[in-house]
Amino acid sequence: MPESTEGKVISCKAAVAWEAQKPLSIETIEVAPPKAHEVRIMITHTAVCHTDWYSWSGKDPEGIFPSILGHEGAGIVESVGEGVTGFKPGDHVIPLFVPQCKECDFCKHPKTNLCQKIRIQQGRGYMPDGTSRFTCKGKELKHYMGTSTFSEYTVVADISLCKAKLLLSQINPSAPLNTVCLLGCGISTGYGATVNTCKVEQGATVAVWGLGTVGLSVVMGAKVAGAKQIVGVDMIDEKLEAAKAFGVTHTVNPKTIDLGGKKLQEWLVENFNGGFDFTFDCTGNVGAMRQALESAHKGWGESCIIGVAAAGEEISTRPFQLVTGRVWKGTAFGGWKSVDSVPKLVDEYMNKKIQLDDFVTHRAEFDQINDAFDMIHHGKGLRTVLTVKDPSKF
Ligand SMILES: NC(=O)C1=CN([C@@H]2O[C@H](COP(=O)(O)OP(=O)(O)OC[C@H]3O[C@@H](n4cnc5c(N)ncnc54)[C@H](O)[C@@H]3O)[C@@H](O)[C@H]2O)C=CC1
Ligand SMILES: N[C@@H](CCC(=O)N[C@@H](CSC=O)C(=O)NCC(=O)O)C(=O)O
Ligand SMILES: [Zn+2]
Ligand SMILES: [Zn+2]
Repeated sequence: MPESTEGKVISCKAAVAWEAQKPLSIETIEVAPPKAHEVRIMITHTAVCHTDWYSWSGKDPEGIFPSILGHEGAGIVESVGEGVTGFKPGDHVIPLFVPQCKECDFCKHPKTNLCQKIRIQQGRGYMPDGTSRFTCKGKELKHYMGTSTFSEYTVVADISLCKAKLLLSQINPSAPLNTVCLLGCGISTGYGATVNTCKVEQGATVAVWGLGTVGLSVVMGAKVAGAKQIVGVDMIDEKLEAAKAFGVTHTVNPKTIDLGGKKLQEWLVENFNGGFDFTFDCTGNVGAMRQALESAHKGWGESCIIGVAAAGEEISTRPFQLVTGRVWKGTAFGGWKSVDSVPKLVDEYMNKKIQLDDFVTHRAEFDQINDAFDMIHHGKGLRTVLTVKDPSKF
């Protein structure tokens, strides 16, 4: 039985982002005990989302350095701060970059999941009280997205956490942390965009720009909803090929297809019956966002922006596109009210309504994190799940 660490500073390994575009460095850091309404977690697994790469690239106004990135993780509660009632040491949990306090105007509003209770301090890289729990070599490290999963131990607000266990079954209460970590971001986001944000209907036509994890989760959601046609758009042929197994019915590579001198959106509208009921941008490229909007069907088509564009980028279209009935919208974390919803998504995975396993194209050890960053940047595979701290080893 390991000695209790409750109330003590923990020294552990973390992948520190010292500055933008500099490879992450595995360092020994100190993690202070959780304060009131905070939870300290041993992270067992984390994946790398494109947004981690984006913040690391220096193009994110909220990318602060030095910091500990990571927001698609899962782990086991090590200790809890004063006033925490919902969690206890040993609980299997998923950190949530969108919290749910259940008290703020946003939490009470049925049309949004964007809890604002701790948003300002989260964006500054701090815990809700405006301080950090991380230090390294005498320097303060910033938190990231309220989660910082690229560390063997992290501290999160108790409203930024949910249990990773089945709600309904008594037989197998524990879901595999090395897979449900993915529900911390990409898959929940893409799936939720179809279920919550756009409410894709049976028989709908759908087109998706960007066939990474987020885009393929949109495809998965569109398929679950009973969409009759799902067109996948990506510049990488391997992505287009792999997308067929997720339910894409047609593929388009804008780089190689003969558009006959037309813009991609004009070509799609002409060749796909006037355009689509729903289109989704999962690229972060503002040109693709415009193509997606202008490929939505005149009169009723809805286009949803999911991708995160770099600071300074702006979207544009002719207002006439909206005057003539297209709707432009966006989604954060797929519209899920996080604490209430993510455990239900764990259930949907365990009950095989949604799948996570095929999104894990690579597994690796924590110290290979820079390779995982290279892979997401170069469009290789989908998610790399890193084992951060293996609970079977102690
Ligand atoms: N709104 C939200 O809550 C969330 C947003 N995101 C954002 O969603 C986007 C996708 O994330 P991931 O799936 O993790 O990334 P990813 O890198 O795995 O996938 C992006 C895909 O887009 C393709 N692509 C890039 N430019 C393109 C273009 N002009 N046309 C067609 N395809 C293009 C790439 O080849 C790649 O296959 C990122 O911008 C990420 O920051 C991610 C998670 C949550
Ligand atoms: N900080 C960035 C914006 C980053 C962003 O758009 N984040 C998404 C989630 S992306 C996850 O992988 C989001 O949900 N944002 C909501 C929020 O409140 O941050 C910038 O300023 O450009
Ligand atoms: Zn709230
Ligand atoms: Zn993400």
